[in-house]
Parts: sequence; structure tokens; C-alpha cells
Amino acid sequence: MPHQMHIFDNGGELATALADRVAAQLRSSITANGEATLAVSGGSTPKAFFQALSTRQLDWSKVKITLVDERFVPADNPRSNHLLVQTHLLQNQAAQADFAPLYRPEATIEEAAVTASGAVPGMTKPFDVVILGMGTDGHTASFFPGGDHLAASLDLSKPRRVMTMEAPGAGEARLTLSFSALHDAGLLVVHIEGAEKKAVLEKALSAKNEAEMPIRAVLERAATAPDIFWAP
Ligand SMILES: O=C(O)[C@H](O)[C@@H](O)[C@H](O)[C@H](O)COP(=O)(O)O
Repeated sequence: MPHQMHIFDNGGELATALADRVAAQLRSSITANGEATLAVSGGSTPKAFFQALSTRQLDWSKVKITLVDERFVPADNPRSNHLLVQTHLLQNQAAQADFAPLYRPEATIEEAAVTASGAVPGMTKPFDVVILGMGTDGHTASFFPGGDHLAASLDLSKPRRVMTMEAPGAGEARLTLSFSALHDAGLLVVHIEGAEKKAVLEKALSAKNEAEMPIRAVLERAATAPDIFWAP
């Protein structure tokens, strides 16, 4: 699926433009459906975007937010994506949004994945907005090269769900939405910044092996053409 490239002079301009685009999509979904759903990634890249989006005027009480992926750690752990979203996005206007975490305090991560699958939006119909990041190894969400459930996570014949992932480059065990839950979002964004990530993207676009660079599944097989937002 051909992607659309959006290039900005700096991260601040990207954050403003992406916040405006996402807010417009959420407003449109609320008008059409009475609600809107948003799945966001963690990492260091999205902070400025989260802060900009948190100030946008819309009926946030009708917005359900979850994570694309999460470390299997509680929200008070500094590595928690829930903590990142709580700190930078669920503030200001967006504080009224409903947030559904992936981490669940179950005895095992497998049980947490089952509980989360029954509790997060996007499991019965497409998300209105999905924001993906990308690592320099070509991972996105927790679709890591060498992941123990990588093939299953990218298999579009499998149901929308929260699943577990362990991989050499992932650190803690992860909870991740499946590609089947992400690929058909109304607005599917890949948000990357810096020259190194641009080079990684170009490498990803130059070949097809998804096990080597899982981001290729998003670039090649998503039902929704991805919008790539990049700044130096
Ligand atoms: O939990 C996470 O870390 C993210 O969901 C992950 O997929 C992230 O988007 C990339 O690792 C990029 O992270 P940076 O923005 O920190 O480069």
C-alpha cells in the first residue's frame, strides 16, 4: 500500500501538524459515530506530539485511548508507556479521555493479554487513529525482529487481540496489539524523527523481508495507506 510522506523542518512543527491532523480525525469520528478510538505508541519520540494533542479542543469525554504496546510493568514503573501517556497526553483537555491500559496485574503476562483483549478498544472494529513509532532495528509496536510470537503478530488472518512478545531487543516482556488490530485504522500514522530513522525507513522500503524489519508489514500490507510523519 503506497505510503504518504509528510516532512517538517523540526519536531515542533511536526508535533503541531500531527496534533491538528489527529484532532480532526477524532472530531470527525465523534460526529459520525458518537465516539472515537486512538491507539498510541510509547518511546521518546511522541512526547511533543502528545503534549500538543492534549491541548486540542474536542469532546475528549467521547474518546477512548489505549496503547499499541506496553512493557509488562505497572504504571508506576519508569519504563511504563502508561506512565508516559498519563504524563504527556492525559493532561489539559485530553484529561477527560477514557484510557484503557494494556498492563493488567495478573499472575502471568499471558493472563494479562487475555484480560486486556477483553477491555481495550479496537478489538471489534478498526481504530479511528493509530500512531506507530519505529525502532532503529525496524520494529514497530512490539513487533521485534526475533520476537517469539512475531509471525503470529503479523498474520492478518488472526483475530484482533492483545498478545505477548519476547525478543532479544525488547527488554522486558511485552504486551502488544496484533497487526490485525492496527492495520485498518481510519488514520494510520508512522511517526519517526532524525536522520538515522530516515535511513532505517529507506532500508525498510528497499526490501520485503518482514522478519528482518517488521515495519515492512505496515508499509506493504496495511489496509490503510500509512501516513509517515518525519522531521530531522
Ligand atoms: O514501547 C515502545 O517503545 C514503543 O511502542 C516502540 O515501538 C517505539 O515506538 C519505538 O521503540 C521507537 O521508540 P523511540 O521513539 O524512543 O525511538
